[in-house]
This record gives sequence, C-alpha cells and structure tokens, in this order.
Amino acid sequence: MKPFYDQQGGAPTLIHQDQQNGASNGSELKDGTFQTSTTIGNKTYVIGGADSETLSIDVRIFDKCLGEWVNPTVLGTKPLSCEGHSVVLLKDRIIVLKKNPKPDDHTWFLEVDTQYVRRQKKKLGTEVVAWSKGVIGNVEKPVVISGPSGVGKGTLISKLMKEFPSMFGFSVSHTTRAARGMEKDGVHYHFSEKSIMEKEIKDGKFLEFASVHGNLYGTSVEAVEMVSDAGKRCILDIDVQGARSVRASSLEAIFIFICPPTMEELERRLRKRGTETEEQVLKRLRNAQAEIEQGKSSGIFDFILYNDKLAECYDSLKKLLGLDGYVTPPPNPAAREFNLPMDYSVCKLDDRIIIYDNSLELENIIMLDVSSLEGGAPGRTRGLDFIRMEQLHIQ
Ligand SMILES: Nc1ncnc2c1ncn2[C@@H]1O[C@H](COP(=O)(O)OP(=O)(O)OP(=O)(O)O)[C@@H](O)[C@H]1O
Ligand SMILES: Nc1nc2c(ncn2[C@@H]2O[C@H](COP(=O)(O)O)[C@@H](O)[C@H]2O)c(=O)[nH]1
Repeated sequence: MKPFYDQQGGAPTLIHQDQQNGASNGSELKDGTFQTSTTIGNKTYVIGGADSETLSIDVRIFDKCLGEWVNPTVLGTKPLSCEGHSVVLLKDRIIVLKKNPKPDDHTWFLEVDTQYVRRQKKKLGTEVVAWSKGVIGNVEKPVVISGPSGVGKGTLISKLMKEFPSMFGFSVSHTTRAARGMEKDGVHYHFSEKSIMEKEIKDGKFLEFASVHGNLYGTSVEAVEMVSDAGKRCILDIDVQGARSVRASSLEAIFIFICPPTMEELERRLRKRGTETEEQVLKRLRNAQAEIEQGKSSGIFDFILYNDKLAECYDSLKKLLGLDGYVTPPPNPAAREFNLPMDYSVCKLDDRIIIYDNSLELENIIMLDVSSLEGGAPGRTRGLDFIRMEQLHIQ
C-alpha cells in the first residue's frame, strides 16, 4: 500500500492500493476528479484532475526530500482529461492509458527522465515533464532537405510531392519574413509575428528554429506530426542550423544536402527567380558559402546531391529514397486505430502491458507491446503494438 496524495493540500491521504512497479492505479476523489500516482525515487508523479483552463490532464509532483508539492513545467501537447486512466511505469516515462477513450486517443506518455526532458530541465532550471501521444505502428522516417538558398530544394520537393501525393507531406514552417507574391499563409509558410513566434518557441512548440538570412524560421512539432498522423512521410525544407537541431532531437530522419554545381550557377538561379531584393540576394549568396562548407563537412547529412541537371538530380533523390520503380501501397489510417474496453485493469510483464477486464476471458485480454517504441517528446511516440490475446491463442 502506498500513500496517495491529496491534490488540494499538503497532507498525503492514503486512499488507494493496487500498487505495481511504483505505479498506483487510480482513485476517484471526493470532487469527482480522478488521479493516479507513480513513485520514482523521491518523487511521486500525481497525474489526474483537469487543468481548469485547458481541460487537460494535470500533473503535479510531490518531492519527498523537500516535503512539498512542485508544479513542473509541462511540455508537449497535453491529453484532454477523461473519465479515468491507468498508469504503468517504464524506465524513463509513464504510460497513461485513458479509460473510455476515442480509438486514436487512448495511449499517452508522460516523459519524466528521457534525454529530451533532462535537456529541458537543464535549460529551464525547473522540474520538467513532457507529454507525448502514443501512435500505433510506424511511418517512414521524415526527410530533411537542406542547401543554400536558390539551389533548388523547393523545386525538387514540389516534383516529389506531385509525383507521390499520397506518400509525402510537407512540413509547413513558421517564418517572420514577409510573404512573396504567390505564397499562401498555411500552405507555403505560417507567416508569423516575431513576438508570437518567440513566445511559442519558449513554450516548447518548436522542434527547431533558426535565424536565417535575417529572419526567424522554425518547424513546429505540430507541423511534422500533422503529416505523420495522415500516414504520410514528412519532408522538411530547412537550413543547416535547423538540420543540426533536428539531428540532435528525438526525430529520426534522413538528412540530404543539396549543392549547386557552381557558385555562379547558384547566383544565376537566385537572380532569375526574382523574389529577393539585390541586398537580400547578396546576403543569401554570402551565407551560401558557409552553408555549403558545413553541409559537406559537419557530419549532419547522410547524403549530398548536386543539383546540376534537374532531371538527373531528381532521379538520384528518388533512388536514395527507394522510389525508383517501387510502387508503395497507399497508407491505411484505420490500421493505426484500436479500441480499448470501457473499463479495465493493467499489469506489466517485461516490455508488455496486459490490459484485462473483470471477466478475465481471453477474448477481452489485450497485450500492448512497447518493446519497439520510437520518437517521443516533443513529438509522438510511435511503435505501439496492440495484440488481442485471442489472436495469439489461435495462431
Ligand atoms: N537544376 C536546375 N537547373 C536550373 N534551374 C533550377 C534547377 N533547380 C532549380 N532551378 C531554379 O532555381 C530557382 C531556385 O529554386 P528553388 O526556389 O527551388 O530554390 P530553393 O533551394 O528552394 O531556395 P530557397 O532556399 O530560397 O527557398 C528556381 O527558379 C528554380 O526554377
Ligand atoms: N531552420 C529552418 N530553416 C528554414 C525553415 N523553413 C525554411 N527554412 C530555410 O530558410 C531558407 C530561406 O527560405 P526562403 O523561403 O525565405 O527562401 C532556406 O534555406 C530554407 O531551407 C525552418 O522551419 N527552419
């Protein structure tokens, strides 16, 4: 039996049992809210109730050494509060399985000691936890494309998206630069005010950001996740600084650097495009030299392609993405949904979580395999595998 902590006051109230692996699986409190507690070392993570502003599940920490409650900085998209949930402790994160959930909203992870959380704790100097939504299965790794301005990244990406519309989706970046004539907000970029974008960066909404040619550019977590949630492979068109940040993040991607055949040709393309003032063209060309050096030597990039003849470069790009002659079946979003029963208990066996209801009948027992998780905060946690025990029995 473990103490269960009263949300309101300082005194811990003993109200629940069902202790497994440091996690106590929940109780309804007097005010109708529901909470669970998970103890890791000296800290007890109390998950439950609803944040009155966002209606999301609340997180508080009781620090036994300090003998007091700590309100952590909570990063990531928060799950909406629900009728109840179960928790299971993994090494550095807590799985939160919602009760009576929607088919695509049952599994969440509260990261408490992952690399991302540790980095954020150091940066912010506060207690930090981060939410990450669990997703069944995996999508192919995102593709990061970098290269100097005018080299032809956008042209190559457009060709790819046109030829394989159901396979690729574009990560729409935020930028503080002004829109060009034909550019549409929300399609080419999310054109943002600097102060708003800076606030969102501070709130942890960006996977990466950088000051490029005098403006702020950034990839929001949401931009990448929207593409992945649609079952498509995400393409990011970002500069070398951004690629470096993504390389250091939990997003596993393929990194491709596009080089111009010569600096003269790069200048010719930039001028011919006619979208920049003379001053901006000169600035972009000055930056190009350093970007090419870093692109070739930094070790960030898995592949370097020269965009001399467009058709040849495009063919090479398709080849390295495994698309030469290969017909990929369209994604099936339904395969990434699963229904949990209305009410259930959980227990953990190694890398498997057993989900069962009171009947204990085989047909109502589900196994969640978490041995192949990928990604995580600040994005989704992929690789969930739900298996009905009934299916295993038949095989
Ligand atoms: N292989 C090529 N040969 C000749 N022109 C090209 C080639 N590839 C692209 N272009 C042209 O070069 C110009 C710049 O291309 P694009 O806008 O795709 O560059 P970019 O790398 O996306 O630039 P930015 O980083 O500024 O967005 C465009 O006018 C495009 O039509
Ligand atoms: N680090 C990031 N760089 C980005 C992002 N979106 C675009 N870019 C890069 O900026 C330059 C200039 O783009 P332009 O549209 O103004 O010509 C180019 O190198 C892009 O790759 C981003 O989200 N993050």
